[in-house]
Amino acid sequence: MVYQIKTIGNNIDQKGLSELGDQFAIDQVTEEKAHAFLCRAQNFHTYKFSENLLAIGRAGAGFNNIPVEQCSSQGIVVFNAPGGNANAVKELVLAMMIFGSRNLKPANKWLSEQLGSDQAIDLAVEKGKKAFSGSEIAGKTIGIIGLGNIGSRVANDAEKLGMKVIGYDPYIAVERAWEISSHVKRVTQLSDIFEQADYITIHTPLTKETRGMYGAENFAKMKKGVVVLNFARDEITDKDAVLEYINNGTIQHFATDFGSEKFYHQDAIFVTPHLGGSTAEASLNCTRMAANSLKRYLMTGEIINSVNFPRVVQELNSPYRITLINKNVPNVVANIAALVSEQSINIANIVNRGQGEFAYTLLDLDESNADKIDALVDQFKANENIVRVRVIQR
Ligand SMILES: NC(=O)c1ccc[n+]([C@@H]2O[C@H](COP(=O)([O-])OP(=O)(O)OC[C@H]3O[C@@H](n4cnc5c(N)ncnc54)[C@H](O)[C@@H]3O)[C@@H](O)[C@H]2O)c1
Ligand SMILES: O=C(O)[C@H](O)COP(=O)(O)O
Repeated sequence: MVYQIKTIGNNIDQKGLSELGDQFAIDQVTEEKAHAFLCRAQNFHTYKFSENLLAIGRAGAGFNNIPVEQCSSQGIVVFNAPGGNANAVKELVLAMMIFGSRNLKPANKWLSEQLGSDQAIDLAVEKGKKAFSGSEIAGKTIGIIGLGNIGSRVANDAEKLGMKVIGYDPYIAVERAWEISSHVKRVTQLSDIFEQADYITIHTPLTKETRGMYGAENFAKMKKGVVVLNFARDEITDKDAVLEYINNGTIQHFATDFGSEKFYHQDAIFVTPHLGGSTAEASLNCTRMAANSLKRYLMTGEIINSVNFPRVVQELNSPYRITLINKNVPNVVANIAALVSEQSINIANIVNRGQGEFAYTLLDLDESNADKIDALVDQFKANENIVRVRVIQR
């Protein structure tokens, strides 16, 4: 079987696709006929997904561009590439902190307005440069909201640069907690970040809680002269609040990865065009990770790095594997077992894991008779609690 992958948008790293191998065809069919999409931050919220679509690989971290609940109910598994671009974002954030502290944007603008001979410019520079004297990050306090793949790296490197680091993450993953330097102080109140930090950076997904987190209520708690960064998601920032707190002298510099006309022509604001994850290394990492997850899912039914289904890894040693995406309701597993038994088929292995409203079931069968497998598949397809059925032959 050849699996049809459709890349959406033009910025998928082509080298990363070589992971897929001979059993995969890239961009040979229309979106309608593709088994899987591979994408970056393109918005899918108005998409109508075809019944042929089994999976979406997001070659990046954030997945708010994908209607995940709709995908779950259509039996589409969504994968992302956790950590694949974290170093890229971390480097840009550290650069932007220093960029802001040293007043480089207004300094560069002022310099480009100095005209004349090099000697004349030199004279003007030595006279005028004191207006742009900055401050150093060493010894200052950085407050990090979200200590995941990016936030944990920012925390560790900021500490190495001599900063005092405080972090807020009520949902921190155990693996990340182990990776973070013991010198990083975890705070349990978000207000501690806004009250104590000289630099504030946020590295969370866009959620109900984080939407508008950079807003007047939290900004009112900040110290004067703070540098604030948002390289996570646009909607975290209330733009009018940023302008208000720049104008009242609280925010010295605001750096963001998300463009808005409101932010142009402001000396205290530096905007990058969503470049956080845009390095050659990150693009390759993320495409490789998403491609590998798609390959594994399509060829073996195993799920790793999915945002809407649990991790399920199980070696296939039987002639047939049936994978089911089913509603996470009582008795489904018993019904599945009963349908298998009706066909006089023996179950070699069954794994069922739920996540929210849906669950994923791997059913390995000690059966080589294709007709019996087909009959069972028909039964599964007719079951109201089962939304997707696939057969994988060893
Ligand atoms: N600018 C870019 O190009 C770029 C690149 C990568 C990621 N991002 C954004 O950054 C986000 C973080 O990326 P990541 O790779 O670190 O993800 P991650 O999943 O590894 O980490 C996110 C962390 O945020 C924490 N969190 C969730 N809700 C929180 C809350 N209300 N308060 C505090 N912490 C909370 C989670 O517990 C987790 O530890 C992504 O979701 C994406 O939106 C942007
Ligand atoms: O969430 C992410 O990984 C970033 O926002 C990067 O998005 P991109 O892959 O479209 O650059």
